[in-house]
Amino acid sequence: MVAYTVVIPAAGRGKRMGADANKLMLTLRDKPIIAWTLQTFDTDPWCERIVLAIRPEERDWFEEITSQMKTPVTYVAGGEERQQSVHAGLKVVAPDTIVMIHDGARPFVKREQLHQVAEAARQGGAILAVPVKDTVKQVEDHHIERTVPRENLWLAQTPQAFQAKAILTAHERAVEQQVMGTDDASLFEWLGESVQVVLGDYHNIKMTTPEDLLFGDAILAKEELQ
Ligand SMILES: Nc1ccn([C@@H]2O[C@H](COP(=O)(O)OP(=O)(O)OP(=O)(O)O)[C@@H](O)[C@H]2O)c(=O)n1
Ligand SMILES: C[C@](O)(CO)[C@H](O)COP(=O)(O)O
Repeated sequence: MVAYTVVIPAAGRGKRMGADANKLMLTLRDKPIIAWTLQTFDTDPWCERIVLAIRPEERDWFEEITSQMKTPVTYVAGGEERQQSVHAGLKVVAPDTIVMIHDGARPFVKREQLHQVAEAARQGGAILAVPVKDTVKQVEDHHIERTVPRENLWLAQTPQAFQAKAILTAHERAVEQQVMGTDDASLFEWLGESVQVVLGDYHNIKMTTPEDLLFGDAILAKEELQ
């Protein structure tokens, strides 16, 4: 096993959730989504530090949760885009460590998968992903242009883990060249770096739209049964 620091982007506005507040404040079984996510890292002895990118005006709310935790927490101000929030977090991570980047909106990641991704990151980049299950169509103006062969298509998740110095460099180059990616691995790939895929889990959903709250509740109910 390898020790790591986790950067958790948690400064979004949850527009697709339709919430009038940060969707990470919404509760699943009476506990905020972000509290479920933080709990996984706070109870992992290999997690050395949590870097939380938030909107400064929400700091008091987050501190209500993190003040109960034992893992050291560093706050940074998030940006208008997820990439900016992650970049702000990377700037405070020691360069010679393994950094895990994990969406605050993914509360169901399993610890053993965290460890697999951290281990894989010793050789370069590594992400959790799952194979596509549906047929994929490329669509233009509501018409199918083509069916995309899905044998090699995977859905990227988080965590995404890297040598901290290397992924910070990728973010800095992306700022210089005005390159935006929807995940961090895409910036690493853009630099021509290798990224390994670790098989994730279909439970590791990102709480994005209202029905994800139903799926999340069902996942927790199933875990309570185990
Ligand atoms: N400027 C942003 C945007 C997103 N995030 C975080 O990145 C994760 C994944 O982003 P997403 O699910 O897209 O969250 P939102 O941006 O809040 O959602 P939406 O696009 O629907 O507004 C979330 O934990 C979110 O809080 C962030 O830290 N800073
Ligand atoms: C990083 C990510 O979760 C990988 O699937 C996804 O790209 C985040 O996208 P979002 O639109 O910022 O939620």
